[in-house]
Amino acid sequence: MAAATAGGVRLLHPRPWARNLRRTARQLSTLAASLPIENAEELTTTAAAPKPLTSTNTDKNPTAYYPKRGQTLELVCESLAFKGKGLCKVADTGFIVMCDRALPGEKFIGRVTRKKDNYAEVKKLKTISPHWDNVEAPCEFASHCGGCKTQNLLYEAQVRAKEQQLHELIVHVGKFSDKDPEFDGIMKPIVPCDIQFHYRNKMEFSFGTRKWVPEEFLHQECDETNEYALGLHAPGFFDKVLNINKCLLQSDSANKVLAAIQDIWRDPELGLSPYDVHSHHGFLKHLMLRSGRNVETGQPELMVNFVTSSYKPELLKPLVEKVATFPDVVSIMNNVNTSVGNTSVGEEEYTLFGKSTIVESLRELKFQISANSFFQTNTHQAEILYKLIEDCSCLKGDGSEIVLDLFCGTGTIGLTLAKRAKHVYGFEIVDQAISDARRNANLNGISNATFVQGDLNKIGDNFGEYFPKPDLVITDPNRPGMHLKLIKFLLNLKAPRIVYVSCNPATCARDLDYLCHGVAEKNIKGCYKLKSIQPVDMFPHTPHIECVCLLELR
Ligand SMILES: C[S@@+](CC[C@H](N)C(=O)[O-])C[C@H]1O[C@@H](n2cnc3c(N)ncnc32)[C@H](O)[C@@H]1O
Repeated sequence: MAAATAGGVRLLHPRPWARNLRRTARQLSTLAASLPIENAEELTTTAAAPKPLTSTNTDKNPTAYYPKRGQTLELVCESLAFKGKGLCKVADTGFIVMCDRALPGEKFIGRVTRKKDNYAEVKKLKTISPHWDNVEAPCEFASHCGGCKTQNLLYEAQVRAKEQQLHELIVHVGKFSDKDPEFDGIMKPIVPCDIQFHYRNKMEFSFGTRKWVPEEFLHQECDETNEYALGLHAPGFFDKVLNINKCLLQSDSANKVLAAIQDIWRDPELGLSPYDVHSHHGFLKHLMLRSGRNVETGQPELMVNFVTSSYKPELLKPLVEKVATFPDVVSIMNNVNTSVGNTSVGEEEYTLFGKSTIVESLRELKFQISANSFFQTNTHQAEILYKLIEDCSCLKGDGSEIVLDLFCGTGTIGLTLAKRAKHVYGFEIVDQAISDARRNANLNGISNATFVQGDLNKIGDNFGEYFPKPDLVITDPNRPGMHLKLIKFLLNLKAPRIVYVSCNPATCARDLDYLCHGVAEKNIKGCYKLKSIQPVDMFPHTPHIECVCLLELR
């Protein structure tokens, strides 16, 4: 795929597929418009890339036909949709079916497993012919662990599919017309990630009492004596763990530590047991590996965090002694979580070796990260994301402007903008994140930033009294997007610019619609104009899409 350069960032060739979207798009829009946001997210999907299709006749009425549960169908996947599911249409009817792990161009036999109002879900039984842009997945577990759903799809095709999915959502959920002459200028080409493996700075593995072995590996499995596993959950199963020694998304040094722990933790002499999520007995719950960097020397630093059901440091001692011999390991923590839930955040935290935090740098600032702090998981691409946010923010840089940083987490976005602003006000629900944000401001000598804990879904009428009128609002909500209360507040506040950073393009498209077009049934008027949408691939091989949108007051 041809590449272009914009602002020092490599961009893929601008949408050669766009002209091919329209026919499928028209058909999907009718379905999407009638669905609640979650379903609309599933159905406002990508249209076919420019390759021949055999199973589709889009001229027929898709709702006149409905496959039965258990029925088998021969299908061709047209594109990728919500959660990376393959979108297919039943031959001669155009009826939409979704299939996990079907990739564009793949011809396969599928069995109908679930029926929804306007579409059905199928399970792939057998591939007849592989998808376009097929590549060999480097990880043997790629199609089993639930993380890398598209490792066997050429990377350029992955990002093209993400770009197409975003386009569809913006048109059908956001209600922005792609026939508008300005539309192509607004939708920026996706920024791919230069590093497609070893990009994650944090991985969390689970200990389990029931090892899950994918069907195709059953014949290879000879160690019947030990059912215990350490690895990633089988997709859809909280109690089955796929045992792994290596994950290609984390760093080599993290993989060495994982392999070393795998080598010894089952030794019966150590008396270690995995936590059983059914009986609630057992000790080891999770293993979290976090990578950072010594900002002075540039050397990698690794934090190892054992999450256990009780505090028994003597039991962890052999693991700690082994792991501490790795030169990159500078911190070994123990989070003790006595609850029956599956969370990795402990009620108590102990330092078993070295220091209790590691450091990472972003946009020339230092961030101290503890075991439970939120930090962007792809540091390399976060640099690019934050540069795009900074560019989009259009701060004058004369220190005269007020920035409101909503859903600020540990303050990373606000702090990177603080040097160009008069003052930054950050709001966030998690107490610990607010403490981290304040600590990070001190660490970087930033005194013009105020961080406040609060629930942005429950703002009162007096919310605006906490800060002067902002010149710029940054909003970076989690997957559900913004609460209508907050949207109404922003529409009344009328800040000149809003930069909306999103990890869920479906709720982002909905919120952009509200901010720009209003909500007629609630008598809410939109007052913003969408200026740009920049998708960024933060997580190669996964269905996740991040984007940065600029809105200006009309
Ligand atoms: C996508 S993260 C963004 C974090 C931060 N902007 C960053 O880039 O590191 C979303 C943040 O919103 C916070 N959050 C979720 N629901 C919230 C709510 N109702 N009110 C305030 N903050 C919330 C989460 O704790 C999380 O830190």
